[in-house]
Amino acid sequence: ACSSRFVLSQMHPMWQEPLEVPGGDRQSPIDISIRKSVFDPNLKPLVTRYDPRTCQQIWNNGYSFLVEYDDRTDKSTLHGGPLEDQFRLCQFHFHWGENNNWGSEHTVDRHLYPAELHLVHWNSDKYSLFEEAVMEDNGLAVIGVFMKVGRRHEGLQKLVDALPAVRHKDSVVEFTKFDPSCLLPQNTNEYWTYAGSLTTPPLTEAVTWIIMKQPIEVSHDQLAVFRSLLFTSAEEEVQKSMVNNFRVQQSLKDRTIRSSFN
Ligand SMILES: C[C@H](CNC(=O)c1ccc(S(N)(=O)=O)cc1)Cn1ccc2ccccc21
Ligand SMILES: [Zn+2]
Repeated sequence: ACSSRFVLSQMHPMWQEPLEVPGGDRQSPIDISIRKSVFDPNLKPLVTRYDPRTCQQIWNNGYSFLVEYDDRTDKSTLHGGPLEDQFRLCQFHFHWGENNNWGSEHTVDRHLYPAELHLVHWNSDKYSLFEEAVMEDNGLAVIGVFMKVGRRHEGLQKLVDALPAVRHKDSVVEFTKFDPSCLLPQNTNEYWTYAGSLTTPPLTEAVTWIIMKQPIEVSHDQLAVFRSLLFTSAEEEVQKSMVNNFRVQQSLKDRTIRSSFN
């Protein structure tokens, strides 16, 4: 999997914005202003082929919880959309708030969602490891899916039921046979795309962002279980609940947001 080889140990609490940022002209997240986005008729439909047998584990890394996939072969892939190459799924994770009024990293015309899902892929046509791709400007592709409060999401529930086992930072639990396509909205042909960065250190400007227009619905109780996770490890005496794990919005600078729809 793409991140378990790195324990982000010497990381300052990520929500104190680091001083220097690599480049700094294509940072994420951003507000997606609908009127500023440009329809691009050449954008293709997204093609995701995810094999649930590559699902391996859930890991609390002290910032979010990651569901990690075996990315040693091209079994779970993404191509199409704005992408020239084929990308390999390595993990997905979420960002959420302390209540249902905020929590997403991206916004649409300043509208905040209570949570946002990120499916992280790296360019396996050009690079041989995630760690290489993360330093290159065409290295990563992240699908962002907004989450709003509504009906219970049956596919998400298997994940929610596993969360108490990874309550503390650095805890890992086996998690298999999960098909992340169940977390995509039924309409994946309508999305925005722009050139951005990781939203946590090292904030490298390696990400082609693909943000779904249609949110998925999850229940209030399912989000409440996300908030029962902890930033802190079992040894630490003061336990801090894992909430508000989103980065502040960054300037669009000289970028164009393209939409796949009119
Ligand atoms: C980046 C990597 C840890 N971070 C991520 O994998 C990651 C993925 C997606 C997002 S988001 N929220 O934008 O979707 C954020 C972070 C570790 N790692 C690998 C190489 C490497 C080099 C220096 C420091 C850490 C390093
Ligand atoms: Zn993320």
